[in-house]
Amino acid sequence: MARKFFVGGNWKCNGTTEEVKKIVSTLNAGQVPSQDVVEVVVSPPFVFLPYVKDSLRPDFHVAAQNCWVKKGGAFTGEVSAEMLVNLSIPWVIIGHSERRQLLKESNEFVADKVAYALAQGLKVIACIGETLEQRESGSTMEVVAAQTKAIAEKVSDWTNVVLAYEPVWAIGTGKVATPAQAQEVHSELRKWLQANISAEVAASTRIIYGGSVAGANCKELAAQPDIDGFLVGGASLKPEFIDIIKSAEVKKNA
Ligand SMILES: O=C(CO)COP(=O)(O)O
Repeated sequence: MARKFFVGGNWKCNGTTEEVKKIVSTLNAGQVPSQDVVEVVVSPPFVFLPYVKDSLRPDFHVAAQNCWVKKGGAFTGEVSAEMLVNLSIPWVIIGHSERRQLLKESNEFVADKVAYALAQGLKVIACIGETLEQRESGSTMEVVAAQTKAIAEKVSDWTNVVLAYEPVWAIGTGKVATPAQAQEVHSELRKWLQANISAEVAASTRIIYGGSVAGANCKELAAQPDIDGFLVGGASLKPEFIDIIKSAEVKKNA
């Protein structure tokens, strides 16, 4: 099964009402390849989700940046998967490194969230990635395999999962992984999926890259055979996000 190029925009904890309006109108005016070529999903903070969902062009979709690990109830400050479903929010980002690091979300907790969100009918962008220290000590594959394994132990159907490889040292630093560095991890991850889940899941699961993706570096990254798209932070708030979406053409012409 061909893997459709996927571009996610993670707005993180950014934006005022005015800024969000401006970003949406820039996105709505952008000339991008058709939905057959690229799947575009933007992820504003929870409070802006209904507005963005309702005002965004119909070929782009929205994602929440997190959700609660199980059914809602007495969990102050949390937003449940059921609420996202109720609002027709199709996607959720789970296990972003900022949550793993700052909020101490463990591999198991992230995996429980992924499994619960999928069971409610959400599609999930599941994030994994190593720190600089882990990369320098040579444990990158061990770390990302453990993060993926925790998810694989709780998820049997990978149809609605996009795996986002985001090396922590490349996030928000301007220090992008080289195309070769990213390709190496993506290719190893695909081999891991093949060996530990199935050839079908390995061939069909999209593995996207995140970490300082920009208009200037996206084409070279997109040309790598195992890079199936991007999860973009800072640049997703700017008009250059349109250029990043357009890098899907690289794949089409490959
Ligand atoms: O964390 C990211 C996307 O989820 C990447 O952030 P930057 O693109 O700002 O490095």
